[in-house]
Amino acid sequence: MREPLAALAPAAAAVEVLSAHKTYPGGTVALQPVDLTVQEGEFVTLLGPSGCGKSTLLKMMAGLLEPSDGRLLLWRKPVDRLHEADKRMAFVYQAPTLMPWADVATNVRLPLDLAGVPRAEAEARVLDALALVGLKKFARALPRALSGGMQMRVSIARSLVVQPHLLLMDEPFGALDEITRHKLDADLLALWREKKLTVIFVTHSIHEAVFLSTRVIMMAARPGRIVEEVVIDEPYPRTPDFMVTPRFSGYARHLQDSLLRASRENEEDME
Ligand SMILES: Nc1ncnc2c1ncn2[C@@H]1O[C@H](COP(=O)(O)OP(=O)(O)OP(=O)(O)O)[C@@H](O)[C@H]1O
Repeated sequence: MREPLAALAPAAAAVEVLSAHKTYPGGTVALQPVDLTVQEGEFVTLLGPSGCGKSTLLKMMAGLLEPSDGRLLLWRKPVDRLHEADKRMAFVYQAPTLMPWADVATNVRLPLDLAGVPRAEAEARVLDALALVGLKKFARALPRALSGGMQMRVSIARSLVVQPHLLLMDEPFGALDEITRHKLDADLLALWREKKLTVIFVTHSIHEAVFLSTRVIMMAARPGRIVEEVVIDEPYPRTPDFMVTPRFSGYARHLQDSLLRASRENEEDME
């Protein structure tokens, strides 16, 4: 018999990466052994130069990619042994990857259709998810009628419809203009707080990382590894005013220096 989720977690660790490493076929060492624990309710961001293994680490946490060795636990259970229904986890990619021929509601309903959720229940959950991202009025629209930011909201609604506890997001707003990105960042923070989610977020933007995160994990490449962890000790709710404070600048400057160091090591290794 399957245990309910609450019974899985006497402690508060949502994700545990235990000496997990990854060498791709062909020999690229994408990640050296990594240890990382993410507690329930954290908003953790992975930051680092291109190729440092951010996506590889995120996909391993999602169970989408097997580590070459080491272990990945979600709520204290090996990720590959969690039943789909108990995973309560959703992965959001940079591209919204919507079905162009299907309307917004049908796109958002897809994970529920795949899971065999009865139609009436699924439709109610779709409307709830669309309301959370401010798109209830667009349920019958086709993706091509929506802006890039709205399409990304649809993608987020599709991830929320499974009522996840854990959201894994791989540069979700990387392709959007800055104003739209700020708006979606603020909305994501509001969702994270309202739904008490655990979020693990990949970005190339230092400002986005500081604005959103409880903790930033800095990585370096060749081989991919964690080089620093920075706690962003700033209360929530965070408003855009935070971005013009000396505290924000201090965190941003620290991470900028750390990123430059990580990138320089990378370039030296390539020479
Ligand atoms: N399927 C694959 N096969 C072989 N090598 C891969 C594969 N996927 C990624 N790599 C390599 O593994 C390393 C880490 O890649 P990964 O995509 O995890 O880094 P990243 O930090 O997410 O990069 P970016 O910021 O550019 O998206 C890189 O050297 C990459 O070329």
